[in-house]
Amino acid sequence: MSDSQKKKGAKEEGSMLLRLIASSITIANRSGNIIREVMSGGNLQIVDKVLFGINDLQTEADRRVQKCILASLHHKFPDLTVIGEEEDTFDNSEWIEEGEDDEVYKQEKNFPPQLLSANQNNLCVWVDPLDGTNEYTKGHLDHVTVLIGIAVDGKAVAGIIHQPYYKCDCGAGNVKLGRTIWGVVGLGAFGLTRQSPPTDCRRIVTTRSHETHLVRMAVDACEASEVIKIGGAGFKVLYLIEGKAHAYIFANTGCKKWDTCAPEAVLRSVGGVLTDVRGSDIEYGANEDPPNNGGIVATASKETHLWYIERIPEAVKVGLNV
Ligand SMILES: Nc1ncnc2c1ncn2[C@@H]1O[C@H](COP(=O)(O)O)[C@@H](OP(=O)(O)O)[C@H]1O
Ligand SMILES: [Mg+2]
Ligand SMILES: [Mg+2]
Ligand SMILES: [Mg+2]
Repeated sequence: MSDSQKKKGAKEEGSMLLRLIASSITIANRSGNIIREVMSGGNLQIVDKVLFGINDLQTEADRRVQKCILASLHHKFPDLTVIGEEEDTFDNSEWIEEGEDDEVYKQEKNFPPQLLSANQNNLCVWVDPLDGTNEYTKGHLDHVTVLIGIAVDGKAVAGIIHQPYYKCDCGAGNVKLGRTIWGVVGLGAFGLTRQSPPTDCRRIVTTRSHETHLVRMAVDACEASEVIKIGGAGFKVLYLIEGKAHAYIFANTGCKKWDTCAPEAVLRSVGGVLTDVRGSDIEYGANEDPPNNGGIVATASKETHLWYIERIPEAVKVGLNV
């Protein structure tokens, strides 16, 4: 047996969660290539999913990336529950990505032991192939992320967030497009640096394309010195972790579990919190319904989260039925 075959065999016998994260990072990177290819091809083939809500668009990039992620995960983990935003199709062998990111295995000894023993019976993966579709169609490309969220026993514990249009400075005037962030609760986050927000202001980040009366009421009650309207749950959570905003407030139905599973896991891995507007945890088990009808309140620090929950008016909480 060759060295590479031995290495592959050892990985296949090892922790399913490690293999899943290592595979998902590589799949998310390939997804970023697909998103850039579709955009540069110039034909997004936009479909309005009018049945599900306002500004609920789907492009050829959403569809292709969903195929890539689901086919790749199904190929390696045939018994795993994977729930994606777009249609489910597994007959997409041309989209299978087989690679794994070795950096994940280097962290094995630091992983919480109870997560290393997770298997297909208690794991569930929530996939948003393209978060911020509305913004993608309007040229706000930096808002776009690919989200692969991993839940164990219904809790968001690991997340991969890929930003296809993030500009990485490679030195000597060279810029590389795209970065991938991953995090595991109890281990930490990789691919970005956590920064504290300024202490002399209160910046709230919220929806750009799904604003309603209840969203405005909730944001107003939090006495923001600045309201930042950007697309996607993934992009907004990165604003929190990188200290560009203090809280993410979304008091509306419309978000789904694939929007928040990866962002919540990455946020919790750095000590943050993401809940509904009542402060209740969002459940990500395989039998949960996709919609999150209770809205979102998220902060990068546990200490400030309750302050925002207490400020959301009761009328908003009742309006959302939580
Ligand atoms: N009313 C609504 N109808 C449909 N989708 C909604 C919605 N409100 C929020 N979402 C979805 O939640 C995600 C974050 O929304 P927002 O950018 O408004 O904060 C987006 O994910 P997608 O772009 O993956 O569909 C968006 O479509
Ligand atoms: Mg969508
Ligand atoms: Mg989304
Ligand atoms: Mg999406």
